[in-house]
Amino acid sequence: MAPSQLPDLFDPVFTLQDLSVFYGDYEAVRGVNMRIAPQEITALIGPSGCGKSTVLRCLNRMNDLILDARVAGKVTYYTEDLYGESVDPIEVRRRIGMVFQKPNPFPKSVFDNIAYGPRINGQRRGLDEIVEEALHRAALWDEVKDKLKQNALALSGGQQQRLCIARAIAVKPDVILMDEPCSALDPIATTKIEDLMQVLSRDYTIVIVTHNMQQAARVSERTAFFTAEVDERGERHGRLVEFDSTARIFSNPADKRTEGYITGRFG
Ligand SMILES: Nc1ncnc2c1ncn2[C@@H]1O[C@H](COP(=O)(O)OP(=O)(O)OP(=O)(O)O)[C@@H](O)[C@H]1O
Repeated sequence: MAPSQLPDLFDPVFTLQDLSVFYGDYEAVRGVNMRIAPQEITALIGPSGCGKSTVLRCLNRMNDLILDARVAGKVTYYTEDLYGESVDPIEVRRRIGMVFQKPNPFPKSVFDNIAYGPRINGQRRGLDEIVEEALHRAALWDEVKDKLKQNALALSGGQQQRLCIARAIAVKPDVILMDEPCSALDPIATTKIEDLMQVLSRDYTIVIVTHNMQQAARVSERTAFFTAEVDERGERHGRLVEFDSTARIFSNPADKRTEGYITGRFG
């Protein structure tokens, strides 16, 4: 999509205002402002340690689970303060699912992996349909329809990752966060996940952290480039340098640091 064809972000799913994240006294990410559009793929790229995963984890309060992590500034989900007192982090993580770098199916059957979330949510009926639909949506049904009772750990790495995507979908999320979902996969499995992401982005908002710039360029509509700035005391802080349409970031970035990174001259 050409830069000018991207819609303006009037109704973002997430609005990050002056977001900083601390681990103890260490400010890992400083002053991030950005808005994330619905039903698009937004990529977070940048050199190692610039805070991409930290920012991603703020979007479904996964950082709450890290001892010592503290978030400052504001994250708004539609119109709601995601860190507001009345917000239930468990419900947040149901609506905003996450897929990790390493496929992490439970050591259970394929069926029970997918049915796990709905069961926890009290669902007892219609599980067969839910499991089948989630597997269809994750482009895995044809490969596993005769293996629903088999242990999920017997699947290939790429199938396991699609199973994890199906597991995320089964609880009917609104957003899927992906933290380097293909880094443990071979090129064929990676292509399948990328194709799947494109299909899923018609129904879900997707935010992906990736080290692979070609992947960001292939799959995303918008790209955020982060870097780590070193302060006067020698401490590194993750900063958002530039956020724009992916077409512009990769063809005509506004900031020299972005250009240096995408042309491989730094990072
Ligand atoms: N649980 C943690 N406790 C303390 N410091 C952390 C923790 N997680 C991340 N950090 C630090 O925060 C900074 C940002 O890390 P983060 O993992 O978010 O960066 P990243 O850009 O995703 O890196 P990579 O591309 O290598 O995965 C780094 O300096 C890292 O060491």
